[in-house]
Amino acid sequence: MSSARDIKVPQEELAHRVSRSLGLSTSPAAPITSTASSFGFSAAVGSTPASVAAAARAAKHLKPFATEDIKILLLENVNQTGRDILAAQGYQVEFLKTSLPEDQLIEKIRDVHVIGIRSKTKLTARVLKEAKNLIVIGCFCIGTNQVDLKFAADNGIAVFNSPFSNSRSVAELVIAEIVVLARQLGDRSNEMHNGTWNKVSNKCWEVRGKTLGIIGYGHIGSQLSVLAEAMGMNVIYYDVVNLMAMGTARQVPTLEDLLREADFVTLHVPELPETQNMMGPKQFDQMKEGSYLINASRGSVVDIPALIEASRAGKIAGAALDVYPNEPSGNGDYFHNDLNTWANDLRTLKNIILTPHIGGSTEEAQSAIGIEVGQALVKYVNEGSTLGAVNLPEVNLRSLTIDEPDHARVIYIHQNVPGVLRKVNEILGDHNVDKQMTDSRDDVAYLMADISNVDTQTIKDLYAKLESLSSRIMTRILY
Ligand SMILES: NC(=O)c1ccc[n+]([C@@H]2O[C@H](COP(=O)([O-])OP(=O)(O)OC[C@H]3O[C@@H](n4cnc5c(N)ncnc54)[C@H](O)[C@@H]3O)[C@@H](O)[C@H]2O)c1
Ligand SMILES: O=C(O)CC[C@@H](O)C(=O)O
Repeated sequence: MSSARDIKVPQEELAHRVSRSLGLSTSPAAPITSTASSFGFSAAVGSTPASVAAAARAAKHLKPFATEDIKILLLENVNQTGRDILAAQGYQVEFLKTSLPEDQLIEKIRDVHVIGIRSKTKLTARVLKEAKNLIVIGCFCIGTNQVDLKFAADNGIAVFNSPFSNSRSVAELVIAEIVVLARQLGDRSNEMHNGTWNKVSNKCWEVRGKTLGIIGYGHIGSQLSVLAEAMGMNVIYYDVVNLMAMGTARQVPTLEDLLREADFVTLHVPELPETQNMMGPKQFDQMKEGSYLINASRGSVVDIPALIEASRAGKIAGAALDVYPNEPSGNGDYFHNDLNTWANDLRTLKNIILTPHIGGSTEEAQSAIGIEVGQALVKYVNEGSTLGAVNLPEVNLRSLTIDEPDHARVIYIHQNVPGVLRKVNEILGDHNVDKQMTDSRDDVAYLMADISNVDTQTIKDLYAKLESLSSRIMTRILY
């Protein structure tokens, strides 16, 4: 993909690709420990309980050769916990509170090895093409739809996220919204703020005994199911996968079945071609008269002009939206028709809760996400572990130990074509390969091998030979 990954760039580039242990076990600035217990021992060739225990006692922490060479760009106000973890490694961390317009993003991404984003930053193929040094992307959120995952994988760029650290926060927000909508609290509160007393019970309801229809019964949907039943609601759900019901919830066979039965409909599906506008005019038509819609998934899932129409026609009695097809890049930005042509119409509707994509925005969730993704990035940069990666095969080896000073870890990301392993092992063949693991996912394979008795010159030679193979996507050597 990039000249920076070519064989012709030995010196400075090698400093990024070749990493070495600085004996982190003695470094106070290294809070991330790669204890053997966190590794997939079953994957490591020749591991026995005894060797595992020994490794756990004396794990050597790999560390990039010159940590100040590792440049990280964190956008969208990534939590302090994540920033601290990365800064403690000695990486150069640049932190911005907002996302960036594409031209500025392209300018910045050219230089960095790691980028951390949330839901707003679009890492398209166009942007990633410019990311000459990028090895890993951290999505400090659940959704990864904002990243071209295939392009990233095809270019050896790993992507990590935090699959469920904010699920509870979203579920709690939705519970709150169900009550707020049922009691028209948004409107009453606005009226009071405008100085108007309007004490009404007309079309205000208890939620007890009402039916909640959950579309997408994954981490968030199933958590919500439990909370809703605790409030006395009946829960039905629709999912493309056959899933175990929590409590007394019931899976229904079609979306239409759900829409015809539910008093409250809530969406918890990922952004996919199949979920684009999955709530359109036809689906609003199928909803019960006077029912409610909640969307805290992705803005592309609801056809908003159709929602406006359904609301004006009185078909739905209210809605809560947390996500939108186009969202402002930072706090203080306007949300109006320049961004989404229907924004002004949406704002005039009765009983509609509009929130600025805050489903996962709690102290608890953001702090947990910062730690989870921060640690995954460190383990990838320092040790090559892809455990938890969303676009590469998951490969891991137990840590090297302090008794293995002349060892190196070879990471070779390559096209998944026949014959590559033979060639790689010919290159590694003069060395003792202590352990090796390889796995593939679609067109990309990831090989990790720990070899012994190597010095710096040998590592440079190995690096050059691996880079010269036609199957190579990216080579990294850590020691
Ligand atoms: N508002 C926020 O701040 C916020 C926070 C977290 C997550 N999210 C969004 O919520 C989405 C769901 O999160 P999750 O953690 O529950 O995801 P998940 O992957 O655990 O669950 C998603 C579920 O949707 C189902 N699904 C996929 N396509 C479907 C379809 N066409 N019809 C019906 N079901 C379908 C899947 O089978 C799965 O069970 C995320 O993808 C993210 O976009 C938003
Ligand atoms: O914090 C964010 O920007 C995204 C939150 C949410 O949509 C997610 O995908 O986790």
